[in-house]
Amino acid sequence: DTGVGKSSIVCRFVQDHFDHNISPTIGASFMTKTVPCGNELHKFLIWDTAGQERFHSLAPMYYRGSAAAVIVYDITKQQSLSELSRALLELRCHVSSWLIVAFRSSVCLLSYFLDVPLKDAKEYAESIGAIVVETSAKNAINIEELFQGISK
Ligand SMILES: Nc1nc2c(ncn2[C@@H]2O[C@H](COP(=O)(O)OP(=O)(O)OP(=O)(O)O)[C@@H](O)[C@H]2O)c(=O)[nH]1
Repeated sequence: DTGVGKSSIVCRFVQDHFDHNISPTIGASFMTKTVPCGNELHKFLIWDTAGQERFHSLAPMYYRGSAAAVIVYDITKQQSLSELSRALLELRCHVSSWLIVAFRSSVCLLSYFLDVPLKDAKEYAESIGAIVVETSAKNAINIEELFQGISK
């Protein structure tokens, strides 16, 4: 959904920066970052899609060919947790079958506040073979861990 903090997570990861006045994404934005993982270097090519309703039809263009999907929700809004099922269905409709396998093992559900019990999110994630990482882009909490999780 819009305003749940997708761009802020990418910005913290790639530039180690947080902007309180960050603008909503128009269409999509693209960033890269290379990180060490064991003896290897992993290069992330990250498409940050726009959450606003008017851009929803564009998102599938960016799912294609992806090795992992990160679904972000705001844990102060129970509704945004329910939105996850819709997001997952949409991803499954637009990815090829090999991608669904990668997606199922590597999708991460993120949150940065505390009103939707993390327990609910974790149970839901487990039921779809996903992992949950609770993050704060503002305070730089668990952002590196999230991307390390994807690398692994
Ligand atoms: N307190 C706090 N605010 C955050 C955090 N992450 C993002 N925000 C704020 O939430 C608002 C929306 O953040 P964005 O990163 O633009 O959200 P988005 O999901 O990319 O939104 P769209 O581009 O419209 O899809 C901004 O005002 C951010 O400053 C966080 O970890 N903590």
